[in-house]
Amino acid sequence: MSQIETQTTTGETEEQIRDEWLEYEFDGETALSVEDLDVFYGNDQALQSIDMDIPEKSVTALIGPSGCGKSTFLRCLNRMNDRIDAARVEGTVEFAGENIYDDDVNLVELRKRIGMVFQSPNPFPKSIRENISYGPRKHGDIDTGLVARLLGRDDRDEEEELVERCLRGAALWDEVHDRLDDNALGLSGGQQQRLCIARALAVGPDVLLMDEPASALDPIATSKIEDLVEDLAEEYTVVIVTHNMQQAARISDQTAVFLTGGELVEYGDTDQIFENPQSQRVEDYITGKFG
Ligand SMILES: Nc1ncnc2c1ncn2[C@@H]1O[C@H](COP(=O)(O)OP(=O)(O)OP(=O)(O)O)[C@@H](O)[C@H]1O
Repeated sequence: MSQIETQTTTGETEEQIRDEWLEYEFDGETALSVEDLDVFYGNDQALQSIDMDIPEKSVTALIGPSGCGKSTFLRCLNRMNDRIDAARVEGTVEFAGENIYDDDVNLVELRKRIGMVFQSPNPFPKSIRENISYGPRKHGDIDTGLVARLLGRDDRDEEEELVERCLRGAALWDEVHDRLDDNALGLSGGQQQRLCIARALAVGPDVLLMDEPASALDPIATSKIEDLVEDLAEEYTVVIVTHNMQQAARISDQTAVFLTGGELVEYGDTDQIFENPQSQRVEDYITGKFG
């Protein structure tokens, strides 16, 4: 578990908030470094001066009341907000030594390395196998087509290996290995969501962004996703938005608390945030006084 040693912020203005950040350190490397990030939708500001280093190979939970900017922040981490016309992003997000907002960043490559899983499972209406192999085929990493075969390049073995590895990685293999050619839409909601996670793994990401991945699922399916998220963090950096504070407390290593107005109010070790929050507003939020 990453150990974030200190964190605080209670000030009312952006400047005060920044000034009150204490030095903090965690074990291990930084996967994503966010600096002075502002986001606007038209004239409305959705995020204000966010600074945040996200440690690699751990689970970072983003919590806060509805509309505080959690999803907006998550989308900033792989430039999904580029798809929203009204959205304007200022500041930097450093990943692998580069600012992902630089003009020359290849968005396809970026989103291969920083994948996303959405709230509602959205598998392609194709077979389970094709859901996994679609991305790598599109990127030209595997080719099992007729021309490839005629040219002596037939990646069917690689495809089989990839499908099994990703389904195992998403804790779904045991449930579906004997029906890989069945349509993915025939799976349960929880299975579909794990398939979407497997699909995200298939292109070889370093980071997985998850926007309330269990909110549409029943308690048993939710518990499987939670176990999976914890396992994934052994190999991947996971950033997860959740409305469910118990879920954040159960599965995350560090927690970022956003509050209304798009402010990051507290960020630190999950146990500390839940047991000993530094700011009154965060304590009020996590004890259910508002939100
Ligand atoms: N596409 C958009 N166009 C305009 N405003 C938007 C858009 N998406 C989000 N917003 C606004 O930005 C603010 C932050 O929204 P966001 O969805 O990031 O919050 P959230 O914390 O994820 O909320 P929730 O928990 O309800 O999903 C809100 O005021 C929202 O209305």
